[in-house]
Amino acid sequence: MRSAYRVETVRAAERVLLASLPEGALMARAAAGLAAACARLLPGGRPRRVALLVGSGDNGGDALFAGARLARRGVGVTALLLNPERAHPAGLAALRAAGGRTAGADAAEGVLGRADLVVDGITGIGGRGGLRPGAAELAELLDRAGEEGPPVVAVDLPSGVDADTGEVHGAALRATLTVTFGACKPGLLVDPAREFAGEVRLVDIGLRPELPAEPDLVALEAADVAALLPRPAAESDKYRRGVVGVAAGSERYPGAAVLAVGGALCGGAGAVRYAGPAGAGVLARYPETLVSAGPPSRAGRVQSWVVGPGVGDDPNARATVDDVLAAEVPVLIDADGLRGLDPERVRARRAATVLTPHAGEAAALLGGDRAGVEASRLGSVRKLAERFGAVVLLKGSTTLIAAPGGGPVHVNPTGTPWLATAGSGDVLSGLVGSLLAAGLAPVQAAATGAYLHGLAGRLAPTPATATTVTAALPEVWDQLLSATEVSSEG
Ligand SMILES: NC(=O)C1=CN([C@@H]2O[C@H](COP(=O)(O)OP(=O)(O)OC[C@H]3O[C@@H](n4cnc5c(N)ncnc54)[C@H](OP(=O)(O)O)[C@@H]3O)[C@@H](O)[C@H]2O)[C@@H](O)CC1
Ligand SMILES: [K+]
Repeated sequence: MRSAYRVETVRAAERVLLASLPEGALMARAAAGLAAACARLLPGGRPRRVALLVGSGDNGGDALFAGARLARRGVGVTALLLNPERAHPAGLAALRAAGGRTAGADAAEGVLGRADLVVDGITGIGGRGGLRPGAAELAELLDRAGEEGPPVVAVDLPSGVDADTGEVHGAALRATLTVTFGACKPGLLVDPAREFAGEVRLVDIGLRPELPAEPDLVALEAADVAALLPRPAAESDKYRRGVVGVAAGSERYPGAAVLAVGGALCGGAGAVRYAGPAGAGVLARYPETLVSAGPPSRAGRVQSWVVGPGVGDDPNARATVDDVLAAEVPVLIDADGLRGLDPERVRARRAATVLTPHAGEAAALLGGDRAGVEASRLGSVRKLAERFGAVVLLKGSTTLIAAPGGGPVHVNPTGTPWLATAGSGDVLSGLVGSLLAAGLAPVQAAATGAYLHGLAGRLAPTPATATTVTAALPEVWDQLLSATEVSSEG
């Protein structure tokens, strides 16, 4: 499991560690890891030039000490000092002693134009708000160079992004690689900041033992998901494996029923019941489905319900959602089912509820606009979870999952833009509902479903469609299960 910690937590852990180490030792560890990562990106066989962008805090200090290490290896290093009087004194002395040069920000165009690599040490975890004008100009200069420009290695964080929330207010540096120290920060895993970070590499500076057991953000890895996947036991029957009910589709949108049932058949439940007006289409595609045309409460026993995809917005749809909400089993509500959803109605349920909005649906539930949700994904998903007393899976460029009452937010690491395709969300809702029926806890079901769905999106032939994503799901299971068999044998 990958973990990320907020700045406050990182600073508290750093204080404990700093007290037990000689002065400068922690920064030396950070600079050594940073210099090694930079050296790997430099071309061989000719004089190499590195430009350091140096702010007035310890982030700039890291850049200066790493620059000194590179200069000692024969690299031509020039530090652009944004605020010469306030640059880290010991770092500056180390760079100069190693033969590195310094220049003011007015020399930026020439220095950056000649650089093979740029090291962004303007701000790290001490940065507040969007970059100030001098720093913003450097970001714009590099943005203008675009692909033609040198690679940028961000020190700890790309300067200008919010470490805790992933929000970006104004200009920020766009990095090829971010070398982060001690612990990953939430902003490095959540859009829009994640996009500025490029590849993220964690350098161990000895902080781990001082960090609390519960991170602020977590991302499942393949082994975690494989361990969570429900497997049938020898004595299993369909009820013990779980039966998932799907109340989806309408005369107008019959395809949503087929896709949600398809997802549900690939989520590990022993059987799928379908209740609604699109039964004929569902049976034609998936004859193993148990189909009924009446309300969900008359469909027979289930261990979870999925409601909403393609149910439309007529009064029948509302009645279907209400009928499902009255069930005493976990319920997943998606798409049309989310429209006008009453928070009190959801909060009053005794069994778990999972909501799976995209940014537009989340904005409607919060009474805001879509752009606001996209700019503040972490805050939005937490707010929704509290308001509805439900687990919320916020779909999008980085899918996030939050539970009411706090605890770590999950970020899904397997997403791909190819999943932004019609009907893909219907497949996800069936899949997560099925994992709920199989007995996974709601957050685990949502995080596991998002992970499987993302991998299937990557595995499906390009361009992925909801149908090919569904078809790729069994192979995703195979890959995950066989990888864990190998590792448990080895
Ligand atoms: N602690 C440790 O043990 C270790 C820490 N380490 C390293 O230290 C980093 C944290 O250092 P830090 O606390 O000095 O803050 P930092 O990120 O340099 O920024 C503060 C400076 O930025 C400025 N500034 C603020 N906002 C700005 C903006 N929008 N636009 C422009 N400027 C802005 C602000 O200016 P001021 O407000 O003071 O005028 C101040 O000068 C951390 O990320 C890691 O790299 C590692 O070596 C491992 C050990
Ligand atoms: K930085």
